[in-house]
Amino acid sequence: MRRVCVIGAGSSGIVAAKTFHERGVPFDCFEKGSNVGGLWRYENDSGASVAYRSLHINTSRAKMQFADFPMPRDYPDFPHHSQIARYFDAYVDHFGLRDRITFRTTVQRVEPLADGTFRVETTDATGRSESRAYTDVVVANGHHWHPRVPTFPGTFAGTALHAGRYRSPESFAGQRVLVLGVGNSGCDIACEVSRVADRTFLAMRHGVHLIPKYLFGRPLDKLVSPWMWRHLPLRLQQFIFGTALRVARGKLKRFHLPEPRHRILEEHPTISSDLLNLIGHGRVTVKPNIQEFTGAADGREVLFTDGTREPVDAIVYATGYDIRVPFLAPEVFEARDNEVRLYKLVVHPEHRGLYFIGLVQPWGAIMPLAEEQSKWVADLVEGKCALPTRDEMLTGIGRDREAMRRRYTASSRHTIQVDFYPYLDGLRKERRRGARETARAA
Ligand SMILES: NC(=O)C1=CN([C@@H]2O[C@H](COP(=O)(O)OP(=O)(O)OC[C@H]3O[C@@H](n4cnc5c(N)ncnc54)[C@H](OP(=O)(O)O)[C@@H]3O)[C@@H](O)[C@H]2O)C=CC1
Ligand SMILES: CCCCCC(C)=O
Repeated sequence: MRRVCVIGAGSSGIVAAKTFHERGVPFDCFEKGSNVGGLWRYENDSGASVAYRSLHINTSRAKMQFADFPMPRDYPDFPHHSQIARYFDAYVDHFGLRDRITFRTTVQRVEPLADGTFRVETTDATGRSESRAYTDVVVANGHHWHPRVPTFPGTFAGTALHAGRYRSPESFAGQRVLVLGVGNSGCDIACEVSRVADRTFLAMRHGVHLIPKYLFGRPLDKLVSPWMWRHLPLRLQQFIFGTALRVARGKLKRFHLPEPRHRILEEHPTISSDLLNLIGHGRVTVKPNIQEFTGAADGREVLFTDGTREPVDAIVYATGYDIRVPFLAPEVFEARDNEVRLYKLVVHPEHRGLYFIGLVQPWGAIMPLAEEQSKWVADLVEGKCALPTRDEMLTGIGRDREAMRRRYTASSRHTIQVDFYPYLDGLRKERRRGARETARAA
């Protein structure tokens, strides 16, 4: 008899739990915090939310919702985090999942045993520990919570925080603020802070193809058709998208932004409709990377790689997140430099029964991908679908990693990158292949 442990009740954990629930597969779901929604629950008492007060998702409503539970029609194209958390609340209530989730319970350790099962140790809110046995474990603990903070020579005497701790701009009013990193957090935070700060600097170690939320009046992810993603050769996609962007937005150097050294679609998208305006208004000043903290200006001077210097009161490191699974021993799973070795970014090739949901970063939203991953994992747990051999999985992992390396710029933010539709299709194909193999063997 199989019994599954789902770890986490964020957007990925709840869709995994829902899939087991509707299939009648026995499972427990443990959530550290007192509610569902993970990152999308502002100030989540799990400590795992890095959402800032003004956060709106940058993938559109239609593309992020679960297939069998549409978002309310009165939601805007790009919902606020509070609306997204409400949607996840409604989802668990609609599918009768709330009672199936054990809240305020932290998974401390998952240990694979010699007989192929797993021992899972938990601690509840009263500090009481328990140990249970499971045939399968589904890890859905999120990958945007452990800050990645770079170091530079010298010491900075001002305020320094990672973007994951940033909530709102008030405390930066009248200050000189430096935001480092030109991902989505860096752009959002620099824009927001610049409205109250004395000066705002946005520093980056390379240029990005800054993409507006709307192109030609349509949310970007609704403009690019699934057919194009699936069937057009990459170079043609790059030509069409790059041309559309140049026409709609103009050249980046016009805004003192460095032109990227890579082609469009070769990086995780940085989406902002505000940044160019705020540079144009003189509210945000673009800088290259930090070189060192010189110690001048009462320990607040920053020397940049182009030789310019600025005294700043605060630095926000919007430098991304490390993938961490603290309840697995490093010999079971470790993401050094964010590299993961999972078949289709889901299945652990060495430990049968150990799965990861939502450990992907798409051009597009994670939720529908987590939904399809959950269906595949449920098929595997139910014995409806066979996996390739260990060696075949390792070969597949190597092949996918190599394709990702060729496609995306070298960065620890591009280790779990997928293209939404091709990845979705790949999961479906794998489910069909595994089901055929199971049927043949029966
Ligand atoms: N509105 C929304 O929906 C939002 C979504 N997000 C999502 O959350 C995830 C995390 O985004 P984010 O927090 O922006 O992190 P990212 O990892 O996406 O971006 C980090 C940025 O910091 C730079 N960086 C990292 N290390 C250094 C360093 N040592 N020196 C200089 N620069 C450095 C990276 O450059 P390099 O590329 O060279 O590594 C990159 O520009 C993404 O999936 C993003 O799309 C985030 C915010 C808002
Ligand atoms: C602040 C980080 C928000 C991350 C939102 C995603 C994962 O799309």
